[in-house]
Amino acid sequence: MIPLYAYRDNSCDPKKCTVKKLEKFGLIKIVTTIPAIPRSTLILDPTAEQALSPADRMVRSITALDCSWEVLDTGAFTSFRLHRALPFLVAANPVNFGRPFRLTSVEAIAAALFIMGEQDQARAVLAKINWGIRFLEVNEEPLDLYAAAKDSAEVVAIQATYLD
Ligand SMILES: C[S@@+](CC[C@H](N)C(=O)[O-])C[C@H]1O[C@@H](n2cnc3c(N)ncnc32)[C@H](O)[C@@H]1O
Repeated sequence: MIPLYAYRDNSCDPKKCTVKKLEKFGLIKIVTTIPAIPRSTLILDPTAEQALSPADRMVRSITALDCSWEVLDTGAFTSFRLHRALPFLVAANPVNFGRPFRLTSVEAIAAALFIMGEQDQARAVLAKINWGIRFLEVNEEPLDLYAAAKDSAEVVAIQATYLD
């Protein structure tokens, strides 16, 4: 099991917030200041240069930046060493259904867990959201391929077959 964190700046509507649901079940710790984020964590950053891969599986924790897309400023997190972007996957949430790359925090966390070999934890996290398990269904093929890759270069090569 990999410890999960979400940094929340309250720019998202708390009623629609996916990580708050996980917090209720004790599956994630929400932090509201940048210094409270563990230094060694892997930051889920859509602007990161390196794609997340099974080679990241030894991480100590995963942190989602749970801000609204409009205000997300990944520049505020440059002091963290580990930033990873998720490869091509499509959203299953009702707001962005079918849209590639723009995942909710819970979808992003579940995808990272799945690719790192923590499939049971990924399912447990998604099971707390109404439409959650749908994310695994619509992304079944790419998730299985990414999880079987050796490293980031292989993940990027697999992603290219979907972007063609
Ligand atoms: C911008 S917030 C939006 C939160 C949304 N309102 C919710 O309730 O979940 C989504 C976060 O999930 C992670 N994320 C989403 N898509 C991602 C991707 N393609 N690569 C890496 N991280 C991603 C990032 O941490 C990102 O900041």
